[in-house]
Amino acid sequence: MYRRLEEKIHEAEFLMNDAAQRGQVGTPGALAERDAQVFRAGVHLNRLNNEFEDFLFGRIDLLTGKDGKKGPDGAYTAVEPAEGAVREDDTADIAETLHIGRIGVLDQDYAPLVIDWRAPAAAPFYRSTPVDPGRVVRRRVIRSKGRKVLGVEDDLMRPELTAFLDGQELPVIGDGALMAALGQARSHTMRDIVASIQAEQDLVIRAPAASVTYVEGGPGTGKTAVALHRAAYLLYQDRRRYAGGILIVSPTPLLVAYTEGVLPSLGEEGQVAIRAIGSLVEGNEAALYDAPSVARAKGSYRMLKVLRKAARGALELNDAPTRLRVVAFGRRLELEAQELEGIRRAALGGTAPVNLLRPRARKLLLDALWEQSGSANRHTDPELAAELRSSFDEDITSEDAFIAFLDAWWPELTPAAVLDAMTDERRLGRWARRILNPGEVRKVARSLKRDGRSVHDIALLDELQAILGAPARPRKKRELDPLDQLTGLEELMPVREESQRERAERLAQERTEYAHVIVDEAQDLTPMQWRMVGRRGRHATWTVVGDPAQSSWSDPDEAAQARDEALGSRPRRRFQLTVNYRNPAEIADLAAKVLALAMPGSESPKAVRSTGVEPRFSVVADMLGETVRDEAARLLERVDGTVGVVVAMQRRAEARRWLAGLGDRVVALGSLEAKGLEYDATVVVSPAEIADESPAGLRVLYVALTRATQQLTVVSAERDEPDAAGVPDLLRD
Ligand SMILES: Nc1ncnc2c1ncn2[C@@H]1O[C@H](COP(=O)(O)OP(=O)(O)OP(=O)(O)O)[C@@H](O)[C@H]1O
Repeated sequence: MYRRLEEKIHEAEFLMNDAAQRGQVGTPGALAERDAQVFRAGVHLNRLNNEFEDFLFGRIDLLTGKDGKKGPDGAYTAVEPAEGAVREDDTADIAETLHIGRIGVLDQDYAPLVIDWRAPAAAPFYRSTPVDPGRVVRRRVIRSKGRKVLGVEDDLMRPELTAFLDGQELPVIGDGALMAALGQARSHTMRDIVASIQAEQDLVIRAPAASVTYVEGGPGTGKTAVALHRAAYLLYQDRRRYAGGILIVSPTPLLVAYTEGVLPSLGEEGQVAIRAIGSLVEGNEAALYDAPSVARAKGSYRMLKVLRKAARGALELNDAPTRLRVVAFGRRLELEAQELEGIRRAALGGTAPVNLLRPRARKLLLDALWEQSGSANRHTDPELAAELRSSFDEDITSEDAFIAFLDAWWPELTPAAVLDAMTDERRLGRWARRILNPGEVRKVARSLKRDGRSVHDIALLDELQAILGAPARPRKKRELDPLDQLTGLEELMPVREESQRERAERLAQERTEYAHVIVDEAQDLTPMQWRMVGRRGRHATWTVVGDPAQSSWSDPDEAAQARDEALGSRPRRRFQLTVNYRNPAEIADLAAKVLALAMPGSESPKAVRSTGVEPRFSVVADMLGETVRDEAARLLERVDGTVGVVVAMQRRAEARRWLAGLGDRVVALGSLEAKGLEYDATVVVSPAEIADESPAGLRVLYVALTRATQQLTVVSAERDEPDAAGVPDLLRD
């Protein structure tokens, strides 16, 4: 396979060189062709080079299939073995061996050498289980680095069989791939799971892209991993439709950074936009978190009404003029405050976007002036009357005073300007009367006054954009260069090749709607955020993954309603993931106690492994910071990978100071920032403080307790009321 890959790389390099030479023949046609060729070859080369590491990871040995037919990828299509494939004495011959890799490779005769993991022929690699083995006898996972095989892990799907390959008995090596993968140390970036996707996960990844695929599962069940692999699968299935058209919405920039590398490792570079919920509006990257009570107000549906009022109210700011004076047909005409107010009200009736109502307001102003001028009755002939009217309008609208008045009286509003207007508490109070209570008004106004936007502000900006509408812009005139008119001279200008990343960014910027939207940690979206995400997928198919038990949003019913509105009446296909691949049983059992308090009656996912290491409980002796630092240092010695220290949001900055100098394997996180992330070991600081911080605090604590793959330490302060063994009240039986 590596020999074949080298040939492919040479081919791609040859194409690049050839194209570069062709470029020296300067006809525009040859140049355009060169650009296209360089682009294609570049993508190909980049991809092959990327894939070289750990390229081939799987192998299945199969019995003869039932129908003996081969599919388009050269593999037998039947899932079930043929009659007689297994002999009476439980022996059988292997009829076919398939190798599975990150992308497909064909040999010189176009026969499959390696099958793409997403191809139908690869499905048995993931779907086969000892309960329902199909044709698979042995599934092998190969771990390699470069060209060196590091290890091989076999799973026998038909352990009762003695199978022969070319007359030799099939050997079995290792304890299975899954356990090997789960035991590995974690780094600050997520790894793909292609080599060990489990059957229930595979069903989701390969679900048809129709309408809405809805996935629920507890912490560590692989929801994020499945969402990412599904994006790669959809691209493989229908590249034309999905290339550049998939959006993954992630709760935090930290989770974006953590997951970003997975798609390239699956052979998909630059085709999927992964965005944090606070970065969905172009030009904004929200870094602030609002206090829970502010977030609750800003995220709720109630805000929609406030914004609608604010968008209309903001027209009257900045000393809007209260009188209009013009001269028409040699007469002075004047509209007073009260009349102007009436005209504004009439223009604003209905729900059309405010910026688009300006022409209507202008028309109403002219009507009023016309009426005042008394010219309406001058002619009985309708044609003459119309002519008179149009010259009257022209007279006025070309007058500087009128133009200046209109700009001040009906300014073009931007979302940011309206949010700024909302920083005035009295004004906001007017717009939010009987919608927000006075306490909320004060806090929201104050929070908007800070420098920088919060995550929740972004959904408000997006909503305002919809309420205001894009103002009609005069089209930018292209500067006319007479030389341009000749044959595409611009093609002769040196063009810098666009990198994959630049291409992805450009596509993302140009796009406001997507063909497929994947929402990760969907339980956390507020109603206002659902509206924002919904606008990006009005004609899309969807994959929604989440876990209600981990929701940090305080009003789940309201959010569910918003979600249903965003997804519309599209039918749902529901899936449930049931196995926890992250936490060992010892940690999962402890977290289950909080789950019972947070959502009585809901079930924890089953942990697949146990480490024998019980969670450790530590009580603050003197200084909280010192204890936490000591515990983090202790864990750093015990694990090879990362350590996460999870604290209440208000302690974030402080916690970073506590850990200064311990190195970059350890990080401090606020409870909300821990969403979706994982570490070899975690220190959870003061469960009571995390739980008390917001109305959804117990669910946030549940998230915090389920981040570790190996070890967990819980640090209790006084308010945790630890018992003699240091176990805090919230975590006792
Ligand atoms: N089939 C698998 N093979 C190997 N590792 C897996 C598999 N499925 C999940 N994992 C690993 O388990 C961990 C948890 O997966 P992931 O983060 O996708 O879970 P999640 O359901 O999104 O969790 P949470 O709800 O807590 O955010 C990851 O390290 C992931 O790589």
